[in-house]
Amino acid sequence: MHRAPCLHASAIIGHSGNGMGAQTTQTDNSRRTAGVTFAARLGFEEIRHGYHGRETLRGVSLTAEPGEVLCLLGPSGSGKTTLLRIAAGIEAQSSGRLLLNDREVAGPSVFVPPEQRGIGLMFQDFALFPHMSVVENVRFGLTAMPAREGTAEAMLALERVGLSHYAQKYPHALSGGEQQRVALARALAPRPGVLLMDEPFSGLDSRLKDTIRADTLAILRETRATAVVVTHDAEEAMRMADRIALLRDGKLVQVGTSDDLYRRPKDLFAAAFFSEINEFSGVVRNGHVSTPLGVAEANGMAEGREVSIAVRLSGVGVSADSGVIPARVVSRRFLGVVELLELAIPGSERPVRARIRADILPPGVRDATISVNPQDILVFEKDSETPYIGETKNTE
Ligand SMILES: Nc1ncnc2c1ncn2[C@@H]1O[C@H](COP(=O)(O)OP(=O)(O)OP(=O)(O)O)[C@@H](O)[C@H]1O
Repeated sequence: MHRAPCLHASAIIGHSGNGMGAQTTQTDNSRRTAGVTFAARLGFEEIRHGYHGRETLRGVSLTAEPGEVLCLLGPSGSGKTTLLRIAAGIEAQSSGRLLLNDREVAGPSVFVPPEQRGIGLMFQDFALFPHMSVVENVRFGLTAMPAREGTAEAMLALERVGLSHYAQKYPHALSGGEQQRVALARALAPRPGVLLMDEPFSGLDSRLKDTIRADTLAILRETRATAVVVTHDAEEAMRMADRIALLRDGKLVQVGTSDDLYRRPKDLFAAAFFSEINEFSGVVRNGHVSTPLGVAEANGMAEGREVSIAVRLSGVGVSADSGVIPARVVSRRFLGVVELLELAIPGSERPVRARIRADILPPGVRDATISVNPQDILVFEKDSETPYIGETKNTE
């Protein structure tokens, strides 16, 4: 949920720096390498929270390790922003504990105020103050420092993001990408041990996004700050994160590397979040599950068990040559490098979707055949979190 940020001290949470000297070296004319920060460990322990009697976080336990980029991923309303606000201290959880370097900063009997946590926060819309110049915006989080020192630190932070030449400009004169970098400089200036970022790229032009995301990641790596980044975009999480925490309805579904979540999704929801899938239902019979795309082995799954089968669109091969599974092309959508196909196949009321390279199927083909890559068939026990990555054998 996007909310207007509160434009007071909580917009920037750390304020006095971590006392570590700036370790900067000039790399080029536009940008210095970022000063190193003392990365902190941020732990959520059984966090619960709700609004108006409705629980929106239902027992989340999760740790962001020092120096890692942890992405909180999930659909709208899954509780990502609430978790971030609790970490920042803008919101106090109903129960559970928040730990910073294993020290409790929010819990049943403790509440360390936001400005004493050494945590930086960057909002979705950057929340720059329009009436302040760029350098004043960046200095805002350094008010505990003497004026001259604060300005010097703010200039250093602007150099890190390559924007020191814009110090005296006002936010309205900057592009969206430049505003994003000012907001990043402002969040990093106090050298927070943890930086929280709420959808930091969502307001940017899609062409700009990739570059700015890569630049931001480079700066995060240089500062070595622990970063917790909220996103609802699985690809963005995969591009940025050391680990991804997938949330659904206020609960953690799975935590792991992008490889873990893509290749070994814990359930159908996780599978569907990371790739487009065709979904089937089936029942385990003689150690196998029948699907319209063939028979999947159901190793380890109980006989008679109802299962969900996910077949990734990218795992469905389509050919004009003869083959085992006949298919009639229902629709084709050209997307440049790839094309998206809908195919009617025997035994399935709904068309099967496939995403194939655009030059594979000749134009005008109506009758085709389908093959499936076994790696792209995922079988899940219904209502269970146990995954099984199956192999198919064609029925005919
Ligand atoms: N101040 C509030 N008052 C009432 N309900 C709230 C408040 N803040 C959040 N919620 C509810 O809590 C749930 C989780 O919201 P949250 O903003 O944390 O989700 P999110 O995963 O960040 O979603 P989005 O991606 O849309 O920002 C939602 O159902 C939301 O409506």
